[in-house]
Amino acid sequence: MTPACTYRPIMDDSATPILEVANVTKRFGKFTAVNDVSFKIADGEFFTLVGPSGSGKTTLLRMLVGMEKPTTGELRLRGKIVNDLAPNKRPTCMVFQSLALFPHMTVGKNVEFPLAIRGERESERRTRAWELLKLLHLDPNRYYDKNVTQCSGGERQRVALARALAYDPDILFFDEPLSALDARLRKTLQKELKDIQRSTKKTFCYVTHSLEEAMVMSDRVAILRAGMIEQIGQPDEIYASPKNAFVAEFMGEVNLLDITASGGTTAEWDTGRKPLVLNLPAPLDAGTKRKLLIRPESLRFIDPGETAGNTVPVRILNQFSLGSRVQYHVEVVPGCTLTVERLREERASGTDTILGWDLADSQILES
Ligand SMILES: Nc1ncnc2c1ncn2[C@@H]1O[C@H](COP(=O)(O)OP(=O)(O)OP(=O)(O)O)[C@@H](O)[C@H]1O
Repeated sequence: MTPACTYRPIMDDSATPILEVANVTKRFGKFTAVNDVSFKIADGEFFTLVGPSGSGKTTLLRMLVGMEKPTTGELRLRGKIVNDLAPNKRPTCMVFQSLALFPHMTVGKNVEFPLAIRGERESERRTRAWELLKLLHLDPNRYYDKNVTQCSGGERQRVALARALAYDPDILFFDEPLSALDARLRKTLQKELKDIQRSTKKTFCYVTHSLEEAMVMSDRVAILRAGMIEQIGQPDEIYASPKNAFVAEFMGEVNLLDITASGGTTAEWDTGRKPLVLNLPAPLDAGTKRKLLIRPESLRFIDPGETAGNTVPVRILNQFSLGSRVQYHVEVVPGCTLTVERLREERASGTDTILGWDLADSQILES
């Protein structure tokens, strides 16, 4: 496998973007699918658009590749406005979930197709197709003459990527290319895709509804909600400092507590039964309603004599093995549960216990 290189191009204000999206809006009749979206992608960056179903990812991607025109706003490729440029006139290429391979052709001929269109000689086409198949971990001796219809879903996905790379585009766009594959293959291909992006230094713009997938591969991630960007940044930044409860919840299993500030650094936690008084990591005006984010791994079982920023008595309802870690579902009051994750050696003892967390491990978020 090609070793991942450490070069990580990240867009900053001083860099010239390969692609710039400036105040782009797309309306279908009265409905606004993409609403005044702006961002820049750096040359060689792995950039991912992520969001729930209907958030506008595909519409945005279709505009980036030229299949839709923005209602307002500008799309600039290397500084040139391309709003009205047809897809086949753009130096970009799209890899679809539905693959769009030619079923009557062999793997080799599918990969060579873009080279044949460009009029390259047969021997050169073959050499390049062999190189690309090797890059995609498809042994050319086995796959070059195989018909694509005889390939598995994962193999076809690799062929589609090899063919897209054969176009040698400036930017490769991906619309949920791995969503039809089983979880294990998806994880393998995610890592391979990242390695390929690093070794080819191509700009990848990827669309997925899975933030986990986005986090694994991307240099930067833009999170969409209802046609607007909620947050944009490096995966670590987003994980450490989600802008609001939507982003935090979208990242997977987190605990989000409904709180009402009492003034200063205390608040009441609305558990649905009796409110519990909590200490906050920062002061809030009395009466302010917020969410308090605590990650499952930041919660711990408190031994007698041990202290923490907050402690609450809980009852353990269930526990699940996650391999080296154990996940607990604990009840604070009936109907109010929290998720806790601890290392196997830090297992809870007994059913009724005390749970706690340090104030620095909690964050106050807007809803
Ligand atoms: N051609 C169209 N005409 C009218 N409405 C459309 C059209 N295309 C998309 N929409 C609407 O725009 C919104 C965004 O759709 P889009 O396909 O971009 O979302 P998405 O985030 O890609 O969703 P998914 O993950 O389900 O594919 C949806 O409410 C959709 O119904």
